[in-house]
Amino acid sequence: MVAPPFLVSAPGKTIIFGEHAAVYGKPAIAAALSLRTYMLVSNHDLPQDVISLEFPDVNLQYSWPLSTLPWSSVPSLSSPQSPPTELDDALVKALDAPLTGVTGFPQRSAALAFLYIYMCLMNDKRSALQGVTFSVRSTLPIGAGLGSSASVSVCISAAICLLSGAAPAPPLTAATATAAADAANLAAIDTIDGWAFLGERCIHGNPSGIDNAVATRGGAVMFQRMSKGSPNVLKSMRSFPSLRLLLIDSKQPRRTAVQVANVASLVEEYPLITEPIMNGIHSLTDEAYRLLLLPAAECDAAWAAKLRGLVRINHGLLVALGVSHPKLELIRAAADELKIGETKLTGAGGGGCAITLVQDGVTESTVSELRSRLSQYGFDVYETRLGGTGVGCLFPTKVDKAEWEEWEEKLFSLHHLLALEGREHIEETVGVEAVDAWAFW
Ligand SMILES: Nc1ncnc2c1ncn2[C@@H]1O[C@H](COP(=O)(O)OP(=O)(O)OP(=O)(O)O)[C@@H](O)[C@H]1O
Ligand SMILES: C[C@@](O)(CCO)CC(=O)[O-]
Repeated sequence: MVAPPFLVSAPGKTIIFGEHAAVYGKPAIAAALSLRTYMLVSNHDLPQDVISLEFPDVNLQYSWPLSTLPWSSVPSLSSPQSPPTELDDALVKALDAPLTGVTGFPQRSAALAFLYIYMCLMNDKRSALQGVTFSVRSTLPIGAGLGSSASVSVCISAAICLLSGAAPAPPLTAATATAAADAANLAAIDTIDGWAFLGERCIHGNPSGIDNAVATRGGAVMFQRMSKGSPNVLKSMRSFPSLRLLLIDSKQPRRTAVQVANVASLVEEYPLITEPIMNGIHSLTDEAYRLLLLPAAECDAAWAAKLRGLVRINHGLLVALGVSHPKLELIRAAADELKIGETKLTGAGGGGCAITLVQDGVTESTVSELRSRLSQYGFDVYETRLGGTGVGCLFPTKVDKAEWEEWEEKLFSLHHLLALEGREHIEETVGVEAVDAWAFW
């Protein structure tokens, strides 16, 4: 068990191929982004029997006396290291009472994910850990297709796994890792991923698991959810080619849960029509996976053109599933007109982000032209790096003693974290790139 204060962090993701079909057992390919969520676990001026959430990105600030939580409804766990894959309906229902005062979907779903994981893992350790605040700051846009919910779920899971002892902290450096520590680390990754999946279930109902898989492991992954009883297919793509990618945020809000439910209705109404669409997405993802694994020497112009073609087909099939949006089509049309490359929506669609796989020879001035055309609609265009680090943690013990006071104020102070303004400030202060004491599982 680890005591507060400490920080955890997990990245967002972009799905390159296969969203929505992933929910129907088809493969999908996703990569971690450099945009991330940070969670501070701290003891700050709280009565001993209270836990508290400070999630200012979604305007949620809430506390619960531990004695008011429905502990008798917590299901018994066969092992905290191997979470179930289904939510326990009785616990979800029992959590209605402590959540009555939390209104609004973003607030309620995030609080449900937190309480569910907290109660399952802390059930027999309640007295050991009290008066703790969990605060979240994220540099990810929320509900934009970039896996904000998965990065929050992975942070909640990692923090509570550390607090409860369900997962050990990662080895301090690669040099100190032994074979046994490596095995424990791989098991910890699966445990954190498994509990984060239940958090995702609380937030968006029927997730495939790809978002939490990539937010936990970082890099790029090929993921396929298998039917009950069979383990999911998860392949880390270690030598992911460096693709020039634009990420364009339409700023059109939408909820993943709603988009996934809309596709489910279509699948139910038109099984004979939607099945070939899902199979088409399956085949194009298989082909993209084959292309993405080719040695660098074979990644020539023809290879890049094939990948772009698959991006175009994937978007077309997602349009057929009804998950595009006029703003996403506007982005695609502008990128097509400027011959920048091929564009598809990413994530759940219905708004949120699109990605453009840029073709060779496109100049900075053409990208600037796209930026200025889209800025009139309020859209943001980022040139992005894929395949960053996965879930990590930062402990005060890893900080140089001489610097401790300054670091305590800067890194482990709730008030300081809550006062940070804007993405850059968060990254500069606590970011995984700015502070080299971060350790990753
Ligand atoms: N910074 C945050 N603080 C607290 N809760 C958050 C935060 N970011 C996301 N969430 C939770 O995740 C929900 C958004 O999840 P949703 O699945 O709709 O979007 P997404 O994860 O950004 O997109 P996608 O699933 O398509 O990648 C919010 O309603 C909220 O419950
Ligand atoms: C739309 C979807 O395929 C991706 C959301 O990022 C849902 C999921 O796989 O959980």
